[in-house]
Amino acid sequence: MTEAVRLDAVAKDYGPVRAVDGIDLSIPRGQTVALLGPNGAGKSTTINMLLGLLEPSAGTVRVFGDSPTGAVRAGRVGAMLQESGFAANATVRELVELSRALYRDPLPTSEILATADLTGLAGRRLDKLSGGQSQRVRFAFALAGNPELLVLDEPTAALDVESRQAFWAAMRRYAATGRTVLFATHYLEEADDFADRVIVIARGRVVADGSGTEIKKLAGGRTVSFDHDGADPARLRGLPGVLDVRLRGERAMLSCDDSDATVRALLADGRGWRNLEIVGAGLEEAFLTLTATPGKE
Ligand SMILES: Nc1ncnc2c1ncn2[C@@H]1O[C@H](COP(=O)(O)OP(=O)(O)OP(=O)(O)O)[C@@H](O)[C@H]1O
Repeated sequence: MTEAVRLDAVAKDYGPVRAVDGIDLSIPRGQTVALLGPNGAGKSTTINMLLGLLEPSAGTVRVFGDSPTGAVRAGRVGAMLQESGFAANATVRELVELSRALYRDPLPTSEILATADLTGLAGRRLDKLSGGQSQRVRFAFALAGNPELLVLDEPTAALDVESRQAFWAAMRRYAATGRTVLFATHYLEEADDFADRVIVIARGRVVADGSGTEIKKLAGGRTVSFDHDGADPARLRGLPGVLDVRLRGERAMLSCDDSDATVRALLADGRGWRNLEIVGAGLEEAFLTLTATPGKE
């Protein structure tokens, strides 16, 4: 069976800006995948190429073995892009019915409303909805055609915690039916909670790809830093627990997955390391580690 999504050496330039820089990716059917990355990483650009809204500058994109446009036309793909407006004087039910009319084989209205947790709001006008409820209406719109692949670009960006939970509960119900779901997010916790697989992109490249637990381990490392008089980066990189070394003037910064072992080795080394500091790395630091050129700033 062909996979749901396949990208081969995909790149995208906007004039002089290289937004996507050679992505290879294969997503089997039935997986829920998070595209995790900081602002400007290339997530929206990748998603727009997947949906046939943008042409890649190089490489190929296939969706169920077809071109993105072909797969979208066949009704196999549903998308929820970043904020979009609605005609205010329609109700939730009317909008759902309108979106069903676009497809040959749509889901029943009642099922769409139930999946998006909108049954109790079916008669409500669209301009009387909260941010979270509007977002679930966008989700319902994406579901209407009963798509095999659902693509969501930062679906919970402007939502509070409660609305986020309601949204993800709705998404889970859909994923549980064996569909493939791909969503973009800035949040590691969200990626870990709702995806089977987390693909980290930064500067237009895939820098990590694994389960939420694996990615959290990478992001949960620590940085050990200290002042030195002419340290040898290769030697520091060889210390136990060290993943990466950066030198900034007199300051050495070691990204570590076992900072205890690193510090023990530094102390045993007997040199005058000064102003030793150990801090939790956090996701931003992990992105930097994953994308840094070893030994350089
Ligand atoms: N239409 C455009 N013209 C020029 N540059 C663009 C355009 N769209 C995006 N870019 C640039 O391409 C890069 C990737 O942008 P993209 O929107 O894909 O990132 P993103 O990961 O989705 O970011 P965000 O999380 O902020 O939405 C950024 O450097 C961005 O400034």
